[in-house]
Amino acid sequence: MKIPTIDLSAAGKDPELVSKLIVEACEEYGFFKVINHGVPHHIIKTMEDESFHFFRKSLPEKQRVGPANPFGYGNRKIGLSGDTGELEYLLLQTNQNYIANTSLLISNINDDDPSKFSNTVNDYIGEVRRLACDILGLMSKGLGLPLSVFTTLLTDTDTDSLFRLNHYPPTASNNPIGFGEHSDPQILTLLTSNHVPGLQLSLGNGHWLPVTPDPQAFCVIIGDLLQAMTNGRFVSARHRAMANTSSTESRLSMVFFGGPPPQTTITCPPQLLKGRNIYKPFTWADYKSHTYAHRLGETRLDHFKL
Ligand SMILES: C=C1C[C@]23C[C@@]1(O)CC[C@H]2[C@@]12CC[C@H](O)[C@@](C)(C(=O)O1)[C@H]2[C@@H]3C(=O)O
Ligand SMILES: O=C(O)CCC(=O)C(=O)O
Ligand SMILES: [Fe+2]
Repeated sequence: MKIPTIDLSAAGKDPELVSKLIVEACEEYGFFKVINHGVPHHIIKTMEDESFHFFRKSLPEKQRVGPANPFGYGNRKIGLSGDTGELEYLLLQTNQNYIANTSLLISNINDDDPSKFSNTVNDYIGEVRRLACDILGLMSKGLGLPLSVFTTLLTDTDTDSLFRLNHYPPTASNNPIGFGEHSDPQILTLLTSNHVPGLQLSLGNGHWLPVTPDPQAFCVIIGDLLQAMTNGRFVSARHRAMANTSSTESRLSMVFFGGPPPQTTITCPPQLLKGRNIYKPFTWADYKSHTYAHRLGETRLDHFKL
C-alpha cells in the first residue's frame, strides 16, 4: 500500500477532485501527505534550525523551560501517565503570550535574541494553521458541508492548538520505541520531519507502514475529534515513531495539533449523519481530561461510544 500524496496546488483548478481525494484518504487511512502546500520553505527551515539550536543546549539550559506537565521540556517521559520513549521534546501552547514567555526562558542573556524563537514559532504556526484550515475547508467540501463547519474549529479566538518539537537523537538503547503507538486526540495534525526516518503508520493487526521522510511535504493525520465529528466515517490514524538506532544523525519532527476551543461540543453535524450516532456529544475539554488521564496506546474515543 502507498500513502496517498495530494498535490494542493491542483485545488485552484479542480477543487472537487482534490476534495474527493482528501475524503477518500481520510476514510481509508486517516493519513495522507500534502505537497505544494504553500508553506514557504524558509519558514520550515528556520523552524528546524531553531529547534536544533534548542536541542543542542545543555540539559540544565533546556530545563529552564520547565518540565512537560504537560507543557514544557520533556526527556524520555511522555505525558503524565507513565509512557516513555527514546526522545526529548518541547510541547508548547500556541497562544502568543505563552510563546513569548517561553522564548524568554529559552534565550540566554548573552547568547540569543530573546524574540528569535518566538518570531520563528509564530511565523511557522501562522502558516500551518492556515494550511490546516485550507485542508479542513476541502474536507468540508468533499463531504458536502458548508466550509465553516470545520474551519471555525481552528479559527475561533480561543482555539486550543499545540505545537510539539520532537528530537530523536541517535541511540544505542535497546528500547526500539521513540514515541509509542497512539492516535492524536485533536482535530487534525500536520507533521513534517527532517530526512531521518522513524514515523510509521499502523495498518492494523500488528502491521506497520514506514513513512518515507519528505521534508518538502506535510503528513496530515486525522485526530480523534474528527473521527467523532464524522461519526466514524474518517478514521483517526494510529501511528508511532521508532527510536533512531540506524542513523548517526538526529531525527526532528515538528508537529502542529489543531484543537478547537475547549468548550466546543463535538458531535456529528446533522447534514452528515447517516443512521444513528456512534458517539455521545462531548466537549473538547471533556475529551482532553480523559486523554491526559490515560495511556498513550489506549483507544480513548471508545469511552464516548453510545
Ligand atoms: C500519554 C499521553 C501523552 C499525550 C497525553 C496522553 O495522556 C495521551 C495522548 C498523548 C498525546 C498524543 C498526541 C500529542 O503528541 C499530545 C501532545 C496529545 O495531545 O496527546 C500527546 C500528549 C502529551 O504528550 O502530553
Ligand atoms: O515524531 C513523529 O514522527 C511522531 C510524533 C507524534 O506522533 C506526536 O508527537 O504525536
Ligand atoms: Fe502523534
